[in-house]
Amino acid sequence: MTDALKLRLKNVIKFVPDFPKAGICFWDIMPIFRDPKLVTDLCNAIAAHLKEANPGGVTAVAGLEARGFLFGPQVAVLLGVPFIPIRKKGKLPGKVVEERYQKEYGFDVIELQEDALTATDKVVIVDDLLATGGTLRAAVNLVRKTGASVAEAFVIVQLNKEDGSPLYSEDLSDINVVHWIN
Ligand SMILES: O=P(O)(O)OC[C@H]1O[C@H](OP(=O)(O)OP(=O)(O)O)[C@H](O)[C@@H]1O
Ligand SMILES: Nc1ncnc2[nH]cnc12
Repeated sequence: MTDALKLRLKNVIKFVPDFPKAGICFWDIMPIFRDPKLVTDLCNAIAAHLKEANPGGVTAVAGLEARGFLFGPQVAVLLGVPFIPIRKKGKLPGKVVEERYQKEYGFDVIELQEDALTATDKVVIVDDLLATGGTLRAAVNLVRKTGASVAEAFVIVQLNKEDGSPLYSEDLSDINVVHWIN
């Protein structure tokens, strides 16, 4: 990740106070996806990082609905590995594993198709943003329920407190969490 790319990303992210409810400052990353060159450069940089940081190789990219779906598939294609969707409850057919979790602004349940991963898989989980860590914690638990291992959790943005420490309160010490912007 170059400083120039970081700056280009930061320049287009919008901050929306009191959305979706009072007291939350919402980081709107959608404008990134209005700029095809920026998306290309971002996906190439993520794929290059994942290759370098995981020399043993990753065998799958698991992306979180909805915003992990915006760049996860491109990264998986660049790595030449499958993209595995992790979706909100009730959206995936067939046998699924599920996890309930708390988010910055409510509860949710996420699911993964049971036959999507096996015990030999080394998975990178991707999402746009890490806030309380509830979603990421649940996603890691979900991937591990299939027997697969988590090589890395990659998020574009990590929310920090005013003192610069991470906002997340979940214990993520068993995961290699990588973020590029805070
Ligand atoms: O660290 P946490 O507190 O768990 O929050 C982070 C999650 O919240 C957002 O998704 P959201 O659940 O709002 O769903 P969306 O992507 O469908 O909008 C974001 O894209 C992360 O997945
Ligand atoms: N503050 C925030 N901005 C954008 N997405 C989020 N997901 C959870 N918290 C968020």
